[in-house]
Amino acid sequence: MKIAVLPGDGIGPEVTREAVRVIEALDLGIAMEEALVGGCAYKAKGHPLPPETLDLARASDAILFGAVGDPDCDALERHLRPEQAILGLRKELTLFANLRPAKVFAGLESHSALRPEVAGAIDLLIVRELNGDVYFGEKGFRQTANGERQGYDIMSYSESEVRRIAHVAFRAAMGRGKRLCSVDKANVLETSQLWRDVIVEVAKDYPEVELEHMYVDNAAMQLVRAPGKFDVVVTGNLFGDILSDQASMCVGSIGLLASASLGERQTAHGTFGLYEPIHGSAPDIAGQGLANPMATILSAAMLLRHSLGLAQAADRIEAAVAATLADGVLGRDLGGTAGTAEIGDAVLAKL
Ligand SMILES: NC(=O)c1ccc[n+]([C@@H]2O[C@H](COP(=O)([O-])OP(=O)(O)OC[C@H]3O[C@@H](n4cnc5c(N)ncnc54)[C@H](O)[C@@H]3O)[C@@H](O)[C@H]2O)c1
Ligand SMILES: CC(C)[C@H](C(=O)O)[C@@H](O)C(=O)O
Ligand SMILES: [Mg+2]
Repeated sequence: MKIAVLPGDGIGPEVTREAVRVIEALDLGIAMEEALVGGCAYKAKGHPLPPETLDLARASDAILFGAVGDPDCDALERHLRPEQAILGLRKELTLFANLRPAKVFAGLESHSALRPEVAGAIDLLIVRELNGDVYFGEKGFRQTANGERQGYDIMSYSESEVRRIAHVAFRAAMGRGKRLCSVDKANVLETSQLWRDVIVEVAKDYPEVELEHMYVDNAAMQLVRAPGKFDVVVTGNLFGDILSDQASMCVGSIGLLASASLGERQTAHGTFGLYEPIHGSAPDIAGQGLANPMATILSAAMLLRHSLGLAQAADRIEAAVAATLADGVLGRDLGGTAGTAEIGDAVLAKL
């Protein structure tokens, strides 16, 4: 069993270090190999996703990813920017299904941005499509007839792209509360109308799942009004990106939300996938030991469960995280004082 470890930029290496320590402590006989990705890879090798990094990812059973993004690189041509590394990995490896669970931890209800009784009911899963949408359409700059500069990004989804993520979402709903909310903007966008039509077609294969459609603006509102009403949410790449950051604050902090990005490739141990916190490289706190590593530690647990068939080890990590939080070991993002390594130490002690 081999994991490619791609720490990336900013707080990426800080939070990844803690997740690696947790995996090592479980002594599962997993080999881990690190490679450069993002702005640091651009600076060292001239490209945010060097071929050797992609080769290592392909040759591994799973990828543990920190975060990419570096303000120094924001003026580079788009194809050289750090963010292209994560987009490239998702696309090149056909990791089209991004699972972003959001659940309130016992004892943390009062740390949510919502009222405790509202937050306490949150237990949802966002299934975000990851290989299509406006992210990967034709884009560029052009000049209009009157000589103005214009930026454009084409939004599109093909039926096969919607169908495959729909099946992932319906299967996930079958394994949970059997309720699925498909989020779109079909009142305005043709891309969303096709999305909705295909979701309705796929629903016929899952008669036990109660399906609801919701416009994304309403979904953003309902996520704050009554987040406990959601079970599984399926949506496109852009809406899923935005709603998952919002869901993180309903839970309490962006430093708590993990994710798995999966495709269809099976290895000898499970489903090949990439695992990362939903947050970014947080340049504002990088290098200070202030980042909350829980999202990355929880991503490591998802990795063990989905890609390596090690469900018991994953349960142990999740229980240790829950116990650590219940003890009140909280980072600054949650109003506490614990630093990155201190939080990692506390999780190790609870394993
Ligand atoms: N998958 C990824 O690698 C990924 C995801 C999101 C953003 N980014 C990139 O990261 C860079 C910064 O983006 P941003 O500031 O919009 O988003 P961000 O998620 O990096 O940070 C947003 C805010 O949340 C805080 N934060 C994030 N993670 C935290 C953690 N673990 N513990 C405590 N606080 C945390 C940050 O300090 C910041 O105030 C950009 O270059 C962006 O493109 C990368
Ligand atoms: C960095 C960026 C490309 C990425 C995305 O938009 O998918 C990030 O925001 C995320 O949520 O993983
Ligand atoms: Mg995001």
